[in-house]
Amino acid sequence: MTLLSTISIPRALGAAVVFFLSRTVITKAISIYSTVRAFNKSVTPYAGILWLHPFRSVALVSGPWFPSRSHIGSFYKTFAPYKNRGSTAVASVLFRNSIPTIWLADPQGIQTVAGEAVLFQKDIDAYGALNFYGQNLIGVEGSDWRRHRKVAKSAFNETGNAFVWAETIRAVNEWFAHLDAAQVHEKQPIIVDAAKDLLQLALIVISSAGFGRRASWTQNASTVAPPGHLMAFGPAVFAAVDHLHTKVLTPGWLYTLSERFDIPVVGRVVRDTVYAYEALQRHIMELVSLSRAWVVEGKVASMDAGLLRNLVEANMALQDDEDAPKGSPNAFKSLTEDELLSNSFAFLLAGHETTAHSLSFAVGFLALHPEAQRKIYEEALLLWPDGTPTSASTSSYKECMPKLPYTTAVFHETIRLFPAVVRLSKLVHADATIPAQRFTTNASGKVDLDSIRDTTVHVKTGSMVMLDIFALHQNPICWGPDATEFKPERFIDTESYRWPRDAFVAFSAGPRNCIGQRFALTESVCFLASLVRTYEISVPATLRGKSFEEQKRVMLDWTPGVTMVPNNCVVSLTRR
Ligand code: HEM
Repeated sequence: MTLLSTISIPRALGAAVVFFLSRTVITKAISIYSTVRAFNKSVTPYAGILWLHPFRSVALVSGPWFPSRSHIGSFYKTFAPYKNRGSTAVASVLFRNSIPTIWLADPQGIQTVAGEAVLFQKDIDAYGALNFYGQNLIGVEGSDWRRHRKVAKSAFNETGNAFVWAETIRAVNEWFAHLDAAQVHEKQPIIVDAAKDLLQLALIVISSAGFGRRASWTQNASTVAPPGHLMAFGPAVFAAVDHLHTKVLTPGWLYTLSERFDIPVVGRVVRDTVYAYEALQRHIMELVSLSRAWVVEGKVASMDAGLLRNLVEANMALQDDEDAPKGSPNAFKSLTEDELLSNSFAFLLAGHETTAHSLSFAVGFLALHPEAQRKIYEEALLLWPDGTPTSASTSSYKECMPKLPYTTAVFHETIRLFPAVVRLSKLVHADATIPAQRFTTNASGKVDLDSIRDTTVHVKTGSMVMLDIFALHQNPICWGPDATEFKPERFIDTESYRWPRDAFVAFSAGPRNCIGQRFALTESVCFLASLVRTYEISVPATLRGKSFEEQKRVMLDWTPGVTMVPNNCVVSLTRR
């Protein structure tokens, strides 16, 4: 009798599976163990395994539930893991590929990493899904990024900011008219879902100031598509944004499958997504040609296409260097048609949800903090004694922006506590050192300021560094023991106090910082001052009588998404 005939085939297969699984588990355990052993725990205490890549869609989708709030990698953990381990840098290991990942909530550490664009590069694989029509500024690195940034930089200028101001005033007044029309009695409070209305408002502003297409509150899906188009511009923008998550999360093969077969429900969603993006693409292509014609005809003074016209103009001014050797970085400087299209779309995406969600949290904070609201009101009253301006001709950007310092502080304080982008990942391209701090906590669990000492973290090529914006913004060493509280005054310099610039990175830092930050600030300050000048904001009747903590918990609740998404930012507005 041969050996083979005594062992049945199922048993042999079972043994092979057990052997294969055991080998996989042991290999993985050894590689994770070696990574953890290599950490210098006196500098970067070990904080645990990261079961999900903190920057991929799976982490975003499961964000509210996994990992749990106290665990490293959770979107809600803030400064706690750093405080518990007495360090502004903690180490973890990524399960999938066992690479070391250093989490940073240190101002100097984050400034160093963000400032060294060659040593620490953006993890662009995580942004691949945003390269919709071609490459864009958000999803490229190295010389490609410099090429995109050079052209894009010219698109964001002070003339453009004045245009953003003007378009915000127009959009805000339209919104007020829309709210008043829905009101039965004057002075009766209006209940507003801030997150919903502000997404629409921010889209209107970016459509106009970015693309020169005036969308409005009254323009809805029934608007007729112009000849050669699938939808009118406004509805195309709204549809593309509505289908953004499907667009980002749907794998390529599902698109192909949906084209060939009629898959129930999923097929329709995918087809609607393709249709919306095709509709928007036609508009942007047309706007790019229009902008080019304007520039060629010399209508340079026209502001009517804002960002896009500036982008096209800057791109035309950058001549491709035909004499440069093929393949050299100078061989092709200007952006291709697809890249122009992709960048326009990137501005639209990066520029509307971030601003809308930040403003929703600001409105929530103002409802919870009447004293901050009163200070904005006093500032706006002084500037606009006759009421909110209805046009930028009576209230210009240049004249008004510098006169709204408290409103600006409210916006900064909001995005300190609710930074739209919670964390940023960087890949280490050469061995490097990063500054950090170690400290101890006292009996009441507070950081002992006398115990703080500077230290240096060594990171190796191939590791990952996570810039923990949310945690840095609540680091008590930088922001004080009341770091978790809403206090706009902390953003106002006095003779004896200068607010800690290095510890505020809501717009990131270094050469790769947010190119649209002035755009966002202009729109936000104009919006907040106009809103408070016109309405008194308060918590909705359903929350009155509840404790402040409970009101705060409900109104400022959020879920991780592409940005921080407010869940219940409903407020009551009463005309002043
Ligand atoms: C409150 C509003 C905003 C916040 C909090 C914000 C935040 C950020 C952050 C943190 C980054 C760095 C992202 C990274 O490195 O992966 C970034 C980059 C960027 N932002 Fe913003 N942003 C805001 C508004 C805007 C607006 C209004 C625009 C355009 C109209 C815009 C366009 C961009 C672009 C194009 C980049 C990529 C820059 C580059 O990689 O060179 N953002 N933003």
